[in-house]
Amino acid sequence: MSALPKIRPGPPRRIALFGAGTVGRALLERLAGLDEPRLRLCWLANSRRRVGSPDGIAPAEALARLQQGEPHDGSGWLPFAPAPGDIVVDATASEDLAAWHPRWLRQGLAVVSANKLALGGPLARAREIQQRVAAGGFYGDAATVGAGLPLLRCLRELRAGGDRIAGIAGVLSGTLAWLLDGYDGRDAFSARVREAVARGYAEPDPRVDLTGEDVRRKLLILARCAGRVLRYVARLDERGARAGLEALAADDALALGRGNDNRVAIWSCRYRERPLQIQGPGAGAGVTAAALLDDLLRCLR
Ligand SMILES: NC(=O)C1=CN([C@@H]2O[C@H](COP(=O)(O)OP(=O)(O)OC[C@H]3O[C@@H](n4cnc5c(N)ncnc54)[C@H](O)[C@@H]3O)[C@@H](O)[C@H]2O)C=CC1
Ligand SMILES: N[C@@H](CC=O)C(=O)O
Repeated sequence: MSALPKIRPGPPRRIALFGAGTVGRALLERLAGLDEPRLRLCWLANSRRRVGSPDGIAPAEALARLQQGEPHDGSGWLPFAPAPGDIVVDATASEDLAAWHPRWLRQGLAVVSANKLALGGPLARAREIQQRVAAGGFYGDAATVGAGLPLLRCLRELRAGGDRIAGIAGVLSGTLAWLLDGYDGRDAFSARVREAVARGYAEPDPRVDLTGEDVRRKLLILARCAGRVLRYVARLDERGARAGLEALAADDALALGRGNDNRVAIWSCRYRERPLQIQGPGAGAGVTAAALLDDLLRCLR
């Protein structure tokens, strides 16, 4: 999220890496080939085991060391007192760890994430991350959309230059792109899905790709980065009726509701310029039962 700091001489920065699957392993390989003494891997965990050493773990030996590691409870707790400069890398798809991202930032740690659930999950969490970054924290999110393509960076630079993002369209799933590219129906689609998993394109649970959930998360991250909010909007006008996700400007009338609010704008001959607007909780037993009672009482009139 922050612009990358200029690489400058300094003491080693301790790295805690969560996740040793497709992405985590590839990162370890890159670290092993990097010869960069300022990045010192000190902690590695997968969902079952963890291993740590304040003196550092050679990335090339890290997976073997992990096999001998102690049991890991899946949490984002770190065995050392966090110090400024320490970096946590989340290469998992764990919701539990995503919930740790604001906490790590609060502790003064830098966070680098491939996990989309922190910025692409609950709004309060994404907002806290954005606020921590605005206050000087470091949050690397380049891997969350486009696997490192310069998408989020490009949006931020456009906005920093005063531009206003009016729309974004994209093919955002590598898995779906690969599954559909050239598929002629001769092979079982399930075999193709298995191959996408084997190639390391798919999410840990490939249903997240197949249902479009992964794309939804990415769209949410992009929308938040573009200063827009996603709403599922129903529209009825002379062109017909339609309903679907829309990325609205944050000050759009339909974007202003909170929680489970419904928010409806009505244009009419009378309300031509500015629509009549009605807003309030649009679901829940209390309001619904009250509406039923209203109608019952109306029957008595
Ligand atoms: N595969 C890809 O091309 C890309 C993946 N990503 C993201 O990277 C993340 C990882 O993806 P993959 O490596 O493909 O998944 P994977 O399933 O191969 O690896 C996930 C790793 O996380 C570990 N893990 C799960 N919960 C954990 C916890 N609570 N604590 C510690 N470790 C835990 C698992 O044991 C495993 O080692 C996902 O969030 C994915 O969306 C992002 C961009 C591209
Ligand atoms: N499963 C994802 C991986 C990158 O985010 C995809 O297929 O795009």
